[in-house]
Amino acid sequence: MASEPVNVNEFRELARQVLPKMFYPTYLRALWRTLLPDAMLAPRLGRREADIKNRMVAPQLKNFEGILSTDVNSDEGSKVEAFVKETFDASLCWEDIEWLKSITNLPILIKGVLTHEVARKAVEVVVAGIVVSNHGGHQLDYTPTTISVLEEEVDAVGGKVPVLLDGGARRGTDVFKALALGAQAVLVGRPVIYGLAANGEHGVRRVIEMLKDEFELTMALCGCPGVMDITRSHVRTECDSML
Ligand SMILES: Cc1cc2nc3c(=O)[nH]c(=O)nc-3n(C[C@H](O)[C@H](O)[C@H](O)COP(=O)(O)O)c2cc1C
Repeated sequence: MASEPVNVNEFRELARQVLPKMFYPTYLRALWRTLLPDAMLAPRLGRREADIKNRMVAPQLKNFEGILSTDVNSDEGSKVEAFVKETFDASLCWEDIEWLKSITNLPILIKGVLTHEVARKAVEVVVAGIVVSNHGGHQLDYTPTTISVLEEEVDAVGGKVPVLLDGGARRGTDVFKALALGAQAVLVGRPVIYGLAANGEHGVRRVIEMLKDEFELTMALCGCPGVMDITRSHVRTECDSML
């Protein structure tokens, strides 16, 4: 019998098993963690020195129970890094979007977009939206701040898909600024984790309430009765002052 090369492809196998079982409220988190962003746009993990120093352990994720274990054989450094080395598939490419579409009806967002070229490509392959993100600045020093490239991405997609933004949004004013520059929504990562660490579920609720209250106050002070009233003229950027 001719021997077939055995290609154990963690990403595809994982997606095949996990995606069909997912329902709407959990899809975003799962996509963040498993599929497009790190796999496609960042096929390797950045050098996260704090993780190395603290010997960070990758959490066991409920979604992957019985499918994937994050246990790795590594005595030193970051176990997250060791886990990523074992499981990330650097061969992922744009063609995989088509394949993803074929195994799920969930909306697919491309996260980690920082250039107009990638934003345009995302529109070309017809995804449900893009997330302008630098992965919270974890991956690589000197990536641009997301707010500074937001307009470039908004212009590049030309209204064809929604543009979301994350990274460094800490106040309702940050959310307001992003919406004024064309984002449809703003996502937060660490603030809710800090709230969780400080006071569990209540802490998370409090963080979201604070952001909402600050955002509403900003809208009122800028004379915006509704979200649709927030416009580009409500903010001034460095580029504006050069004109
Ligand atoms: C503990 C932690 C784990 C993260 N893991 C991932 C990940 O696996 N993939 C990814 O694309 N982004 C990951 N991120 C980045 C977030 O998805 C998000 O882009 C970032 O936290 C947003 O910035 P903010 O924390 O300043 O709000 C992670 C962030 C944190 C804090």
